[in-house]
This record gives sequence, structure tokens and C-alpha cells, in this order.
Amino acid sequence: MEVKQRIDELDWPQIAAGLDNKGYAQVKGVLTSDECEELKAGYANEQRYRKTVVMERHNYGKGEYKYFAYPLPALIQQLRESVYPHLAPVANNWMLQLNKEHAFPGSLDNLIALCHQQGQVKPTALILKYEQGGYNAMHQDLYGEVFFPMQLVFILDEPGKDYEGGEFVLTEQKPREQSRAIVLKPGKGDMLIFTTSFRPAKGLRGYHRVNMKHGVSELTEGKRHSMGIIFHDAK
Ligand SMILES: O=C(O)CCC(=O)C(=O)O
Ligand SMILES: [Fe+2]
Repeated sequence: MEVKQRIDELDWPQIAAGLDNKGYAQVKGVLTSDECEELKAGYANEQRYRKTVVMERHNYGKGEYKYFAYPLPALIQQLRESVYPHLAPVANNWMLQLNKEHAFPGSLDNLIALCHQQGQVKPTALILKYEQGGYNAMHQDLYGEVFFPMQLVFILDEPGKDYEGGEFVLTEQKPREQSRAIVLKPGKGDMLIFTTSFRPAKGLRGYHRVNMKHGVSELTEGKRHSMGIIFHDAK
């Protein structure tokens, strides 16, 4: 099935409820096994990428990732374009609840135009590879003034078969509280949608801001690849 149709047919009201209530949503089986394999097979094809980052060198964790160059591979471009319009209303609702004037445009093209106006012109979609002992330190993917508050990650290997450990970890931190960890174990082909920076949470007196970070726990065995889609471009 075409990517756009596959995405449009997901249960968006349920996904939006997960994002509103918990700051993330796990969607099973969005990519086929073949699509996961094709993305991994392209890892060695340097022409596809604009930059490689060895995570240890920056204390980002242990592993490696590569940012795709424009034009993005068709699969990634289609995912980025077709998921965005379903998330923009959720993001706009968040901004309203947090009393922010900001409204995100309804289409990815217009978000990218806003990024360009701020000098954010580099693509941020990436592919990551971790081996035994690898991990990704807790972080937020912000690359300039324009940032969309949700992003995607697709898991390209099968936990329990291709690797052990390597769980996807989120922390959420409410004002004047300690952080709480959320540990997810997505399967191969699953899509996670999660909060990039902050989201509103309902308290006794209206909505307050909850900060979120994400990372990956240590791989105890095997190899784990993932593909991330961030909607804003980078400086
Ligand atoms: O490997 C992962 O699951 C997390 C990747 C990540 O940090 C990202 O896509 O922004
Ligand atoms: Fe990230």
C-alpha cells in the first residue's frame, strides 16, 4: 500500500489521545520488513548523507548516526509529508493550552518555509546504528528557533532476535518534580511518535508544561538500527 494511504488510515484520534495524555504514541507495523531492510542496506551508501556523527566524540552516547541529505529518499519524504498534517492540529492545540500565540502551518512545505526564513535549511532525518554496549544519552532534538513539538522514530531491527536491551526511553519532568522514566519496547517496523521538547499536562489549575527527553538504553547484545524523522530543518 502507498505510504500516504497507509498513514492516512491509521487511527489518528487514538494516536492524538496518546500524545495528549502521555506525550507519546506507539504505532505497530508501519514499515514492512523489506522497507526496514532497504533503509539498513543504504547505511553504507555515503552519497545519501550530509553528515556522520560518531556519538562518543560528543558524549552523546555510543553508536553512530548519519543525517540524510536532500532530496530525502522517497520513503522518508513520503512519511515526513504524510504524517505531519495529522500532527499539526495536535501541536496547535498544545500551543493554545500553554497560552502560546504560535500556530504551526497545516502542511510540511509551509513549516519548511518557516525554517528557511530562520536560516534552518539542513535536513534532520537520520539513521542510527548501535552495537553491543551502545546507547543514546537523554536529549532533545532542537536545531534552531523553529521547532515542531513532536517527532518520529522507526525501529529497523527486531528486539529479542537482532538485539537485546536497547529500549527506547523517555523522561518527563513536571515543574518542581523529579523526572519519571517511560520505557518502550517497539518492534521492527513500529513507529513511535513522541514529544520533542515539551507538552501541556492538565493539573488542578489549568495546563502546565511537561518537559520530555528521549534516549536509548544500553544494548546488551546484537545490533540495533533506527530511522528518525524530525519535522524542522537545522541551522
Ligand atoms: O534510536 C532511537 O530509537 C532514538 C533515535 C533518536 O534519538 C532520534 O531519532 O531522534
Ligand atoms: Fe533524538
